[in-house]
Amino acid sequence: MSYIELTDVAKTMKDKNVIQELSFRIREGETFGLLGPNGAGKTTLLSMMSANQLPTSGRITVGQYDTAMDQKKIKSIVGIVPQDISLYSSLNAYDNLRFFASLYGMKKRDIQKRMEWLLDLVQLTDRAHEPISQYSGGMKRRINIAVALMHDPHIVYMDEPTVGIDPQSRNKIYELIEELKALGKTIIYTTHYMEEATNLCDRVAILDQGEVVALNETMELLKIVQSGIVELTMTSENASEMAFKTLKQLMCITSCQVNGKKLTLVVSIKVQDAISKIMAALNQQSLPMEDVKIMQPNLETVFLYLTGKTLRD
Ligand SMILES: Nc1ncnc2c1ncn2[C@@H]1O[C@H](COP(=O)(O)OP(=O)(O)OP(=O)(O)O)[C@@H](O)[C@H]1O
Repeated sequence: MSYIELTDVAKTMKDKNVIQELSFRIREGETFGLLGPNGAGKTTLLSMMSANQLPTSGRITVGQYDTAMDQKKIKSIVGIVPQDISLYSSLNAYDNLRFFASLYGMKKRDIQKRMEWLLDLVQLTDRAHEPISQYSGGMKRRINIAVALMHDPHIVYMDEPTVGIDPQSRNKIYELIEELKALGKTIIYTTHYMEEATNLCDRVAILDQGEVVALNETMELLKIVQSGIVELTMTSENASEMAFKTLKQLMCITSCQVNGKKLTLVVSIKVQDAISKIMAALNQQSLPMEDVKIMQPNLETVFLYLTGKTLRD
């Protein structure tokens, strides 16, 4: 069952096509990853999916609500964990949670119960009386998440919630996401960390320059690069053109891309065996090579293969 539906959605900002026309659906209860480098359009998509911005064209529905017409309803079922910390630093965690709960018109008795449950979830009960200004970056992020969950939303948008924090807090965030999944929440998670997308998400949309370049179950995406990728650097562009013609004939190579002196090869057999065959073929043609790099199949290599770029510069 589709829960969030984007149909032909495009967004232009200051004459720039930030989101190209795209359509996809997110299922109820799934953890859906938006993976892409800086500037790919992840935050803009979340902002439109939470009805904070409208698309320039196309339609977005969240639950049964249309973002162009039912902003209030959408805000009541969505919890947003923004990329930047949005807390009152002179107030403690309780006062921050109370304040944001009041914006949702929650009852006093419900607020107390919910706060206790959430502080336990984010593992900060023992620090909840201290002002936020005394918290580490990771602790602030965890309270930021608790704030987004105060009104018990069905859907949780998390915009790069682990950027720039210590590994301990990062692990605590992963643990709390597992708890939210177990509660059946629908989670949309943006990241440019491919390990996170692989470990946390049921399905992933890979975004680049406002376009979905691939969307599938995480394990299916990994199959795109089969056993792995071999990247060869030849001594000249001429040599790489010649190598391209030679190597694309090899049975063990399912795809071959050439970019200047570099060749990117997707191989279908064990990478080491493929390299032996590649070397033999290049030697036979006396084609000189400068460097060879092996890349394991992961979402980083899928992204590299699909876009010719790395996720992080
Ligand atoms: N208000 C704005 N006016 C003009 N361009 C904008 C505006 N907001 C965002 N953009 C541009 O839209 C593109 C997508 O930005 P967005 O923040 O959605 O990307 P992102 O994938 O979330 O990146 P990051 O990981 O850095 O947050 C970028 O090129 C950005 O410069």
